Amino acid sequence: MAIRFFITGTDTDIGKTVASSQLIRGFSNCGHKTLGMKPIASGCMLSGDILVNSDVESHRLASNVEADIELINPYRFAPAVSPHLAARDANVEISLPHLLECAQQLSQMADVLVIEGAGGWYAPISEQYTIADLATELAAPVIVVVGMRLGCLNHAQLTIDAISQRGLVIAGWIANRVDPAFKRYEDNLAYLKQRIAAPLLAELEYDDNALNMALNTSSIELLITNHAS
Ligand SMILES: Nc1ncnc2c1ncn2[C@@H]1O[C@H](COP(=O)(O)OP(=O)(O)OP(=O)(O)O)[C@@H](O)[C@H]1O
Ligand SMILES: C[C@H](N)[C@H](N)CCCCCC(=O)O
Ligand SMILES: [Mg+2]
Repeated sequence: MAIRFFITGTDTDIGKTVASSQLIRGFSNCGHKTLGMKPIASGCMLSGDILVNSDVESHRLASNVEADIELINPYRFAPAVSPHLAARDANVEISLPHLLECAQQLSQMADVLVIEGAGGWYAPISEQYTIADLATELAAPVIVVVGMRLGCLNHAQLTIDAISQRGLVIAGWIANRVDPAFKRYEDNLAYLKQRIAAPLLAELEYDDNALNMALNTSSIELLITNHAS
C-alpha cells in the first residue's frame, strides 16, 4: 500500500504542479515506485477526441509507473474555471467515493502516491464539497506549496490553519519562488518558518526548468521516514 501525500497550495497557479512533479521525480530517483494523481482537472485541451491536462502530463513525465488515465485523472474538463462550474456545465457530479476508489487502486500499484489538488484548499468541486473535503476523505498527510509572492503570508497562514482544523497532518511545506520580482523574500521566508511548525522541505528557485527538476534527496528521505507505516 502506497504512502500518500496530498499537495495543496496557497492559490491556483502558485506551483503545485511544479512541486508535485519535483516530489514525484525525487521519490522515483530514490528508487520508490511513484505515481501522480490529479483527481480533478479543469483547463484541459482536446487531443483528438481525448481531453488532456498539462498537470497530468507533467506528473507522468516525472513518474516511473504507468497507470490508466481513468485512475490518475478521473475528472477532466475543458474550461479553465473552478471545478464545480466545469463539472456543472458538463452535467457531471464529482463523486468522492469514486475518487477514493481510484486512489485505492493506484495505491496498490506504487510505493508512493502524490495527489495534487486543484486551486487552493477551499476550491469548490461541487455545490457541497471542496478540495478540503477530498483531502479529508483521503486522510493523507498534506504538503503545502507556498507561492512566494506578495500576499503569501496571509494565504499561507489561512491554509495552514484550515488544514489543521480538519485534523490532518501537515507533512511539510515548500517555498516556491513563483515571482522572481518578489521583494524581501528572505524576510518573508523567515516569518513563515517561525509560524509553520511542519518542516520546510525545499525552496524552489525561479527557473524555466523548474518542472523538470527533482526535490532534494534529504527531504524525500525525511518524508519516507516520517510517513512510512
Ligand atoms: N519555481 C518556478 N520557476 C519558474 N516558473 C514557475 C515556478 N513555479 C511555477 N512556475 C510557473 O507558474 C505557472 C503556475 O505553476 P503551476 O502550474 O505549477 O501552478 P499550480 O498551482 O499547479 O496551478 P493549478 O491550480 O492550475 O493546478 C506555470 O507556468 C509554471 O511553470
Ligand atoms: C483552472 C485552474 N488552473 C485550476 N485548475 C482551478 C482553479 C480553481 C480556483 C477556484 C477558486 O478558488 O476561485
Ligand atoms: Mg497544477
